[in-house]
Amino acid sequence: MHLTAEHLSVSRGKWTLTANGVFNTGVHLVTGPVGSGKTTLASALAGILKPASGRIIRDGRTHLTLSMQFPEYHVTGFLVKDEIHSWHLPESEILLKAGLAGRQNTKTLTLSRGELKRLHLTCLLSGSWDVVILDEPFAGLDCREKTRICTTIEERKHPLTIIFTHEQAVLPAADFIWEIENNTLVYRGRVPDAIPAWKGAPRYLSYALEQGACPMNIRIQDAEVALCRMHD
Ligand SMILES: Nc1ncnc2c1ncn2[C@@H]1O[C@H](COP(=O)(O)OP(=O)(O)OP(=O)(O)O)[C@@H](O)[C@H]1O
Repeated sequence: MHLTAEHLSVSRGKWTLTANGVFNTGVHLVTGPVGSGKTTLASALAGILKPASGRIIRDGRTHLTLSMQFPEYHVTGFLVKDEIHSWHLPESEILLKAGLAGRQNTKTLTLSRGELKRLHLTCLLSGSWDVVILDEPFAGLDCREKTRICTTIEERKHPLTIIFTHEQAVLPAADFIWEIENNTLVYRGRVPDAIPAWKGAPRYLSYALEQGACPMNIRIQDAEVALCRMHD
């Protein structure tokens, strides 16, 4: 399973992003500061933004989905139960997983932003997709919910997951790191070798590296374990 950006150039007005690379099976983390082009690239990879040049290559049978940053963009059901049914998913199971038990008759757009995001991600991640592209999946969620999303991603239900985020506290274990730098997608490599090259790494990882520790992955617990091992 792979998704390729071949000599891609995508423009938003006068602003242009370039990307060249192959996203193979696994969990990919693409980071970059606000306005660096994460949504632009996520939309181009998902095929909803036409490139100015280059192309996205994917197997014609690939079952791909994009989770947009703002969950209200995805809403199609008037009530929470309608929304769940629109994904062809079991109502009670999803209500429970999304922490919305008993809220099936609530109007979907009256949920809080966080509740709506929780419902949207629960539905999307419960589906059978070959490729899942998540644009800022942690935005608007509390730590507990971010951790739950990370655990779901780590269960590897979907062969290829690409996460676009500037989250710096709660991250899932990942296989590959990419960064958007100077309007260009840059491949930092496979985890853990990519960690020292990751310019936008969270502070806990930079701290562990400064202390001489070698985290095996990018989660805060990986940094803690690496620091503890130094004293064995
Ligand atoms: N429709 C548009 N027309 C013109 N410029 C746009 C448009 N959409 C985005 N841009 C510009 O393209 C650049 C990249 O925007 P994009 O939304 O991809 O960044 P981002 O990294 O996802 O940001 P954030 O972290 O805030 O979500 C920004 O400079 C933005 O102002």
